[in-house]
Amino acid sequence: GGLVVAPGWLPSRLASELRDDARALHARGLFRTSGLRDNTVAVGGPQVYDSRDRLVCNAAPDLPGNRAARDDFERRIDGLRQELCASLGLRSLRCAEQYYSIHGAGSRLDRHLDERHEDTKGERGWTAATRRSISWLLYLCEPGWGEPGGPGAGGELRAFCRSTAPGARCGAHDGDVQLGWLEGGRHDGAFEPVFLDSWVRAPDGGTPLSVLYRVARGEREALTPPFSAESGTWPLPTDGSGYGPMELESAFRAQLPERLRGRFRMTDTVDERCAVMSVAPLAGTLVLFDSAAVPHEVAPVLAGERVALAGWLHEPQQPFPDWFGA
Ligand SMILES: O=C(O)CCC(=O)C(=O)O
Ligand SMILES: [Fe+2]
Repeated sequence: GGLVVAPGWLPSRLASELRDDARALHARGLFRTSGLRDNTVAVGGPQVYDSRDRLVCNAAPDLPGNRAARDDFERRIDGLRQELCASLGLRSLRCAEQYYSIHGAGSRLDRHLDERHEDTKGERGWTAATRRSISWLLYLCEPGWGEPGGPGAGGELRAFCRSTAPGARCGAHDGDVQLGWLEGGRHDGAFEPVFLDSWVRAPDGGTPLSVLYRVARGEREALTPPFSAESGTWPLPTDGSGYGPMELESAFRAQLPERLRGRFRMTDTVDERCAVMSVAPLAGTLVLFDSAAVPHEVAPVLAGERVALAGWLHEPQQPFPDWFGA
């Protein structure tokens, strides 16, 4: 549930080449206004952006500009991907989306999660081949950012981190994406990840059921009986989509035994038990976190132009079980 922050991860020469590249692409009109990406919100209305939003440019391989600098960076992020594959035992992490962003003075990015459980995404759930697994951010602001008389100020990343029980692994378990947290319990003051398994075979062979569970000593431990949107315990209308995180939180909470309800939070929820980590967007700083477990935002830029390169390592979407649809 935390952040990895590596100041100086990228040599300053390469960071300034990438910053210049982003600015040159912007001067060529290749950026567009963007707020939160579509799949970061459960309920999607038409998205309207204004000057308080950032500008983004997808760093696709055919993007003109300083390809040599981007290739150099690409090799480094791919090296990191390989290390993460090995250390996390995730064989199939892939570098997927990647984009430059420019935040002008006055712009910010509201709090959000980069990835959520498929069953909380409404109609978009279960439709993609891969999902965001690890978010990475590489900051490119000139040295002196945030200092008096410097090139700019503000625009810190603010991440809302929950301390986890020793040995707990957040994000996903057996392909089941984390849905929430359980406070306290086995380890005082810490949170245990709560996962949602949407593929519990119904005894009558009907609609698959779901179970919320935690992992104790490597074994899953069910926190709820099997339920579905058709169960009497599900408090929302059954058409499935269109609910915000808070409605979903109370619906999932209602599945838990009473003694656990007050201790449950959705991953979206931020409260006083989250530690707020603030990271200045200084050139060369790399930040990594689990896409499904860490709500975050960009504080308003107070002066200057905040430049960043960001992206996601994807892992395969959880496959449907063999028996499903057979
Ligand atoms: O620019 C940043 O620091 C954060 C960007 C972000 O959270 C996103 O694109 O999802
Ligand atoms: Fe994000």
